[in-house]
Amino acid sequence: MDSDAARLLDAAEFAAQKHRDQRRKDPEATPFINHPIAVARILACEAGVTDIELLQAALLHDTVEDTDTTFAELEARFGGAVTGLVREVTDDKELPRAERKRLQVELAPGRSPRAKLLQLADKLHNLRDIARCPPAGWSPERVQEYFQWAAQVVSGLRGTSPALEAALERLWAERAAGPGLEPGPGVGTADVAQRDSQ
Ligand SMILES: Nc1nc2c(ncn2[C@@H]2O[C@H](COP(=O)(O)OP(=O)(O)O)[C@@H](OP(=O)(O)OP(=O)(O)O)[C@H]2O)c(=O)[nH]1
Ligand SMILES: [Mn+2]
Repeated sequence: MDSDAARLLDAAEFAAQKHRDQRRKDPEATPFINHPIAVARILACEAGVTDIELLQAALLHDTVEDTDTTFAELEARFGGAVTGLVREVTDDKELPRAERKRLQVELAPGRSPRAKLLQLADKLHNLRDIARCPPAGWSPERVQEYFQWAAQVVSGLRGTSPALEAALERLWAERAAGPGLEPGPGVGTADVAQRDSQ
């Protein structure tokens, strides 16, 4: 593959094909491909990333986890560096959910700098999505759990991107300042879950 633009668009087209039948969990059932595109956009536009391999990996980052794509397939089409990055951010779906979540926290500090950037952008987009409109059926407690778990993962990714880390801090601050969100018994998070913070 020749130019940077060609390599990037090849990854975008591949991801769009692979995710073509998937929707996000939000009530509007947004096309799933919006998420990898948004993660790549965050890296390019908010973190100033120009590294095409990393932007390709962002576009491809959920293909193995969430579709029939194999690492061998990625390797053949996009090469070892891009595949290695996707591998670093791919959860083992054979493991129980709680174990996958625990491993993300445990493994975050040891990730490569590029994988850390990708994970920061992934968490930032998912948290923005949840703050804007949580997945259908998620209770306020589940939303809160996701925010708390993401904070633990992000604490292992620090020192990677001042811009993305500041954006995450802003999200947590907005959430803490939201209506009815001060910690305390019986305080719900429904207000902020519905709030459009973007
Ligand atoms: N916020 C949000 N997330 C959605 C939506 N639709 C799908 N997702 C995906 O769901 C995952 C978070 O949901 P969980 O229930 O915590 O995780 P699980 O699917 O892996 O069990 C994220 O996976 P991931 O990108 O692999 O990241 P991670 O959370 O596993 O790190 C996210 O991309 C949506 O509408 N809003
Ligand atoms: Mn993702």
